[in-house]
Amino acid sequence: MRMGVDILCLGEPMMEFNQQPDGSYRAGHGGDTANCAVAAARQGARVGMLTHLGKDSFGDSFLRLWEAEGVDTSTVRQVAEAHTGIYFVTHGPAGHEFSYLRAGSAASRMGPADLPQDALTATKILHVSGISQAISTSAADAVFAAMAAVKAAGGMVSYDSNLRLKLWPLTRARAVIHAGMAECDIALPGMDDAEQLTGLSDPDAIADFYLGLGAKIVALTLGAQGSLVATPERRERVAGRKVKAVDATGAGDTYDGAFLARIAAGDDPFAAARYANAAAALATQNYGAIEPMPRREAVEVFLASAD
Ligand SMILES: O=C(O)C(=O)C[C@H](O)[C@H](O)CO
Repeated sequence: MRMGVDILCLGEPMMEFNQQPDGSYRAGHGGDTANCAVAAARQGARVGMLTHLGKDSFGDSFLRLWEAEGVDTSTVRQVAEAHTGIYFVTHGPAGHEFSYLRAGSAASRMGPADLPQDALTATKILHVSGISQAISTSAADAVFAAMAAVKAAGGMVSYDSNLRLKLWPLTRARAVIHAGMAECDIALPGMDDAEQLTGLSDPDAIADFYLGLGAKIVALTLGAQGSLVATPERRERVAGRKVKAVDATGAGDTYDGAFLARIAAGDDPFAAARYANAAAALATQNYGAIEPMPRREAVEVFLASAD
């Protein structure tokens, strides 16, 4: 029996400043894999975070958050020589926009030598993303090395494309994300990302593309339309749940965390996707990445209700 966590999330946590209707900014926590960690913990999974934070008040704030959320921090280090990343969320007619203050951050300075091998060999699932690899070349190398260590120990890797063209050019993003996706068991591409990365626009063709790279499960998120889940044997469009959305920041990460929590609990990917669609919809009903993420009870109640 594995003694590690169910889901270990590797990437960069960022302090969030989210624009409110009155123009002020509300402080919160973000960073895609850190969002996924909290989302999964709120569904009852045993979750750990693998990252570096600055030795600053934002780093302290993340440690307090994770303690409150029951996220294991034994693989988190605070380093004196760099800061915790920051981002701002503004809202316009086209949806939300992110602006970053993250270059040189503590997480972006991580490299393969910083990886805790024991934790990697003990986890059931390692979750990483395109952002985990976009923040620096040493971080990209660390992600590849972490994936190899988990797979060599018989664990699974999940990979969310999370394409952020403010962090790297499309050609480089495509090369690295395709290489990462080729090593993963659970591919979690978003539709917009996948169209840019693969040049395809049909969801079934995109699912085939990622299955062809080697994933055993593909969950392609389609925004309000839900998700397309595919394995080599079966595929299903799992409809999204209707809500009055205010801010979609972190909705994809909530999907990931909820999906992985249900996979770790033994659900099949289609049941996990129904659950994850509901959790992600609920997460759009208020501002910020983490604050509006639902807990398991709220997701169950929503799932039992009609649209
Ligand atoms: O865009 C990023 O780099 C982030 O990680 C910030 C957000 O919290 C994340 O994108 C939401 O999915």
